[in-house]
Formats: sequence, structure tokens, C-alpha cells
Amino acid sequence: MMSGLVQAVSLARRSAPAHLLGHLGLTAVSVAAPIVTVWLTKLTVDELATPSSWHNVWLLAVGLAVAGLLSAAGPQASRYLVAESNRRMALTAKDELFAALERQIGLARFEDPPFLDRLRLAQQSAAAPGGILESVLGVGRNVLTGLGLLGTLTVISPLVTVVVLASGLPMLLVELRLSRRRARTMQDISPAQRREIFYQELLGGGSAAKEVRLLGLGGFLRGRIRAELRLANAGQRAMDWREFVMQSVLVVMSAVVSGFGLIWVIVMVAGGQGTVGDVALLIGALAGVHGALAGAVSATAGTHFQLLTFGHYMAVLRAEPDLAQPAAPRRLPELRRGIELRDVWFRYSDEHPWILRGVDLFIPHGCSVALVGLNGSGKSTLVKLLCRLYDPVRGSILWDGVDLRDVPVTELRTRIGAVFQDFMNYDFSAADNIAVGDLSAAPPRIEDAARRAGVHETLRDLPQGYDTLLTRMFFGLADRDDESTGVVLSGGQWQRIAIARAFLRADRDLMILDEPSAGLDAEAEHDVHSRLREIRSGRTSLLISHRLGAVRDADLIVVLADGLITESGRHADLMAVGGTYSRLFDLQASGYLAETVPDQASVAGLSRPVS
Ligand SMILES: Nc1ncnc2c1ncn2[C@@H]1O[C@H](COP(=O)(O)OP(=O)(O)OP(=O)(O)O)[C@@H](O)[C@H]1O
Repeated sequence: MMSGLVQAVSLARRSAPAHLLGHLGLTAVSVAAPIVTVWLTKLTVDELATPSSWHNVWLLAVGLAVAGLLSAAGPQASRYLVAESNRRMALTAKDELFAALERQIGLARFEDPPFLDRLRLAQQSAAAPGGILESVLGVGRNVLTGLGLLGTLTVISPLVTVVVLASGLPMLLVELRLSRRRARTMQDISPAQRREIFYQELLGGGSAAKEVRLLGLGGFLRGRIRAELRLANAGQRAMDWREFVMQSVLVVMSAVVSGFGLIWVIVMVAGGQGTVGDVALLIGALAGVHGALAGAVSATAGTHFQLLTFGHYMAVLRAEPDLAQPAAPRRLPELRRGIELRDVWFRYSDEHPWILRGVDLFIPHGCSVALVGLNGSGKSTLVKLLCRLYDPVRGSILWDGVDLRDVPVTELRTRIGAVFQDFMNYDFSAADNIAVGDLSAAPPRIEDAARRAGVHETLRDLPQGYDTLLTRMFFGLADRDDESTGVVLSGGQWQRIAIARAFLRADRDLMILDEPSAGLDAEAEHDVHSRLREIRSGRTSLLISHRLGAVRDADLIVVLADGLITESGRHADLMAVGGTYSRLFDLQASGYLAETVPDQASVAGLSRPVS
């Protein structure tokens, strides 16, 4: 808890120091103003009851007016400062949160539901980290105001003071309990809220719009959203009810205490002990003390709650990287000999089945290697291991003899170019969509890569050329009024953009191409593969493709089956062996060669009567 507070103060000091000081100053004013007001009120009432000098009355009246002005204006100025410091703190907090996420170098955290739940709460906390300081200052302000007013009360009746103070203690304990429960409720309903956000994105986002409409999934998804909302609401409702009951009891208690104090002092004054001003002071002080007490208690509970949620933010910031970084990193040499997978075993978690069961594979430097296997045999998994998005559970991957775990992961990744099977379509401009392959690339290199991927003419002819946004979700930055700026590319055109992105990294040590021609028409596929062949020649590359015609020229073809490399060699060798590769190749080739004459019956069934 304390470390959370220290972190929050440090965040404020780094992001909004002047605002923090201003807020502290205004808090001091807001503490003093009500105490001064109560005292000035008492003195004024006493002065009016037995006037000695109008000069005094005037002075007191002006003092009251100034105190009133400060009481009224202070909160306005505070609100402005708080809002601005909140914005600044949120900016820093979010930036640090996402920097922390970058330290998660692999993918495992993003497939771990408890981490994702925590991340959502951390994001919520990072959006309003100023709330903690506001609550802490609220505690300080209310405690000091309360103490000042209690001192005032003590002047009239120490007993009333003790009773009022004692009534505050249960309030504090109850509120602390409630805030702990509130934080737990938030944690409990986080999975439901995360699922609800997911369904909302399906319904409100563009990526699923086509299927949602065609398959009529709207009602189904709305039903799911309602169910998740009901689940979250039930948790919150139970919490609200508990708060309502407990706080009602406390309010009644505090009203009884006030009534007791008031009767006590009125009886005292009626008996000749004290002045009318004392009654005025008591009324003001009692209201003030109760307000301050309630404020202090709820601010303490608020602080407690905010610190509990801020704990998730700190936990994400402090989370260990999912993959160990080497304590004494080794330099990654320029690839000269090759990459060796030595008895690699891998499964996604202890609960998942083994995907790779002792893979031994050597990818020689300068060779084009093709990896072939049935769906789900683990080809993309092997690629992810090569990029160190996961570590092998057993065995190792050696780059010229250096274990990938011993080199800085960023260094490894700068040496690799890749087209993933599930590559991203970014809602950026065409140029930026290619430039993400190498952010240092200047426009001529981007165009060159596009030309080599056979997509230059398409992009050049777009309404704003390479600056055209490849999405209809956003307006172009330069022209917000022009709603027609964004365009939507076809699947094959996107595929070529992904290839262009990889071409920007053609000079890297290893090129990985996971189904790079999926979605291309026959002509484009032929074209892309001959371009790829050109850039792969003499370079180290790993090509995954179900189109076996495209892999037959590879220097080495390996077949992955049952978690092992079962065949390896050149096309002719594998065909001669007559194993899985030759069976699949023949199957595919027969599909191309067979003369498919549709039988009359099926044609008749499909044809429509001619009217
Ligand atoms: N992130 C993941 N978490 C758990 N299991 C996974 C994950 N990714 C893949 N798998 C499982 O690992 C197995 C291998 O998947 P992988 O994508 O590597 O196969 P593949 O050979 O590339 O298949 P395809 O030819 O269909 O692309 C599959 O059974 C899949 O369900």
C-alpha cells in the first residue's frame, strides 16, 4: 500500500510537479477557511449581541466575506488543477504501462487470462492515477479541518468532542472494509467485463461486420453482452446494497450524536454557562466536524480502493518478462554456418499437448529450406520459436552455435525478416503499412519494396498514392472533411503489402515466409514465388507452403509430422522415397492434371430452367 502511494506521488512529481504544489496550497487554504469562518461567526454573533465597536463588526464582516470567497473559489481552482494533473499523470502512466508491456518479449502473457484481467484493471487505473493523490489530499484536508473544528468544540464541551470523535471510528473501519470488498468485486467482474468488450468489438467493429451480418449473429452477440452485463451488474448491485445498508446506519448514528451535542450545549447556555455565540459556533462546528469526518472516512476508503487497483498497475509494471533475458548477453554473430534446432520439445503450456517432440533440424546458411506438413503439425509454432516468441520447453535453438536464449531478443529479431501466416493489416497509410517492416526506410526504399512485391502500380494509383489510408475507419489526418480518403484493398493486395514489408528486410540473416502466397490468384502466385525465389537465392530462408509446386525448388525440403521431422532432402530425393511428401505432391499434382469433365447429372441438378 505504502509503496503504491510512493509510486503515485513519484508519478505526480514526474508528470505535473507545479500542479501538485498548487493543489497542496489550495488544500491548505481549504483547511483553514472553514475553521476561520466558524470562529469569525462566533465572534461576530457575540459582537452583535453586545456591540462594543462598529469598527470590530466591520472588520469581522470583511474577514467572513474573504473566508467565504476563498471557500467558494478554492474548489473551482482545485478542480482545474486536479483535472490537468490527472491528464498529465494519465499520459505518463499509460506510457509506462505500455513500455512495461514491451518488456514482455514473448506471447505467453497475452494468452494468460489472469494477466489479461489484471492488465485491464491496470489500464483503468492508469487512465486516472491522479485519483489516489486527490483522495490522499482529501483525507489530509478533512482530517485537518476536522481537528481544527474539534479543537473549537473542545472549547465549549470536551465531552461532546469525545463523543463526536468516537462516532467516527466505526465509520472508518466500515468504510475500509467496504473499499476492500469493492476492489475485490472489481477483480471478480473483470473477466465478464473483458468478454463484454470483446462482444462489443465484434458488434461495433468493422472486422467481423461481414460475418455478423451474413450469419445473423447480432441477436446472439447482444444476448451474450446482456448476459455479461447482468453478471457484472449483479456483483456491483450486491456491493452497492451492502454500502447502502452500512452507510445508512452510520448516517443515523452521526445524526444522533449531533442531536445529543446540540441539546447538551443549549441546556448549558440556558443554564447561564456560555453565550449565544457558543450555540452558533457549536452548530457550525458540529456540521463541519461531521462533514469533515464523513469526508475523511470516505476519502480514506477511496484512497484504499484506488491503491488496491493501482496495485494491479504496479504489478503489470513489475511483472517479470515472460521469457528470461540473459544475465550476460552474448553478441549474435552474423549467420555464417546455420541455425540448428537440437531436440526441440514444445507445448504451449503444461495443460496443452506436445506440439514438437524432439525436432532436430539444421537450416544451413545460404540455403532455402521448405517446411511442409499437414494442418496443425506445428509449422507456425516452429517459426514462433525461431523468432523467440516462446522458448522450447526442452532442447535448444542454436544460431551459429549460440543459444537464442543467450542473446538479446531485440538483436535476434533485427536479424529476421518474416511474413507471418496471420500477418497484420494496419489501419495506416499504404506507405506506413510497408514502412512498419523497417521504420527507418525512406520513401524510395518503400516504393522499391512495393515494386518487388508487385503492388507498386496499385498503390501509386490510389487517390492519394502511397499516402492513402488503407482503411475506412479513420479520416486522413490532412483532410478530415474528406470522407472518401480511405480505401479497402483486396486480400491478395494486402498479401503483397505484407510481402513488400518483408522485402524491406531482405538483407537480414534469415527470411521466414509462412504461407506467403495464400490468397493470391494463380498468376500472382507464380509471379510472387519467382520474386521470392530471386530474393531467397543465396540467402537463408524458411518457406512454409501447402502449394508444393512452390517448394519443389528449395535446397532442402523437410516434412514435419507428429512433432518430428520425418523426411528431409531435395524434391527428387523425397519423391524417390515415396513418403508423405511424394504422396501429398502427387495428390496435388493430380488435382491440376485431372481432366474434370462434370457429369451430366450434377450439371442438370445445378442448371436453372431456361425460360
Ligand atoms: N497460441 C496457442 N496456444 C495453444 N495452442 C496453440 C497455439 N497456437 C497453435 N496451437 C496449437 O498448436 C498446434 C500447431 O499449430 P500450428 O499453427 O503451429 O500448425 P501449422 O502446422 O502451422 O498449421 P497450418 O498448416 O494449419 O497453418 C495446433 O494444434 C494448434 O491448435
